[in-house]
Amino acid sequence: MMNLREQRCVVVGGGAVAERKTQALLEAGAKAVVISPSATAWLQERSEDNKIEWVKRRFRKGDLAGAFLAFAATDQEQVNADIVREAKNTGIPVNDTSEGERGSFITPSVFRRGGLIVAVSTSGAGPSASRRLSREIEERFGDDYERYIDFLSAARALIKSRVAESSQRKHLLRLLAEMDILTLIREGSFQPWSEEALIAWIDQYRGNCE
Ligand SMILES: C[C@@]1(CC(=O)O)c2cc3[nH]c(cc4nc(cc5[nH]c(cc(n2)[C@H]1CCC(=O)O)[C@@](C)(CC(=O)O)[C@@H]5CCC(=O)O)C(CC(=O)O)=C4CCC(=O)O)c(CCC(=O)O)c3CC(=O)O
Ligand SMILES: NC(=O)C1=CN([C@@H]2O[C@H](COP(=O)(O)OP(=O)(O)OC[C@H]3O[C@@H](n4cnc5c(N)ncnc54)[C@H](O)[C@@H]3O)[C@@H](O)[C@H]2O)C=CC1
Repeated sequence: MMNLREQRCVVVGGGAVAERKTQALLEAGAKAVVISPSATAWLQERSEDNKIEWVKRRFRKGDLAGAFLAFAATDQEQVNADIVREAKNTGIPVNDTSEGERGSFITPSVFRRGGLIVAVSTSGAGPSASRRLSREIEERFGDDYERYIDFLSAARALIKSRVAESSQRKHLLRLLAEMDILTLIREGSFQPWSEEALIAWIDQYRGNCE
């Protein structure tokens, strides 16, 4: 999972596909720049609210300078090819929405439950199938996972800040992963642990590693 926070990501094109890729970038905290003479209402609104930067013109050579990622999302095959070439020549990872295999990465169908992120990809074979499968899996994942991930996150941070010795740390992180908290959450019998309870647990088990 790549950290896109505050990274400049350039989407070329302003149609439905560009909108979808931009939405995913905003969810990931990226700085999205859209280059296109036209844009969907959704993109225009985000531009007016300064959530994205909209460069209202056609793509020009040099537009990808300083980009962390690029997306070729115009309906012009040749323009998308030019974007991919410029990105590859300048070492910028590029997603080609019109010809998946030509780009350097493709985007999966994604859903989130708090800190849990599930990505489904068919490697380009059938984007609609990815979407359908993702929705099917999503129905099976309730809020219980969000609570579980919150618990893991708090416990892991505390273990890392309190236990410097690597074999002890490893032992505790493994014990943490093995605890069946999810079942407790589902049964409704899980009480969130206080920081004191977590510290007591760490102190109880840290010495037990072989
Ligand atoms: C290779 C890839 C490259 C990339 O874009 O990263 C790619 C490429 C292409 N998509 C095309 C068409 C459609 N794509 C969608 C939808 C999605 N496409 C996504 C990803 C990917 N699409 C990557 C592969 C991922 C994988 O295989 O798993 C999703 C999962 C994620 C996202 O877009 O971020 C998102 C669902 C998001 C969600 O809702 O969950 C729909 C459905 C719709 O719009 O309702 C259609 C119309 C129906 C159809 O054609 O099936 C075409 C043909 C264009 C033409 O007509 O020529 C190409 C070109 C080609 O095949 O190379
Ligand atoms: N990867 C995916 O998920 C999907 C990909 N596609 C592909 O994506 C392409 C775009 O689809 P839509 O967004 O629906 O098309 P669209 O026609 O709604 O939008 C195309 C956009 O590209 C812009 N554009 C055209 N020439 C440009 C240039 N020289 N510089 C900058 N922007 C330019 C237009 O102004 C318009 O905003 C399709 O042609 C198809 O190949 C289509 C469906 C899904």
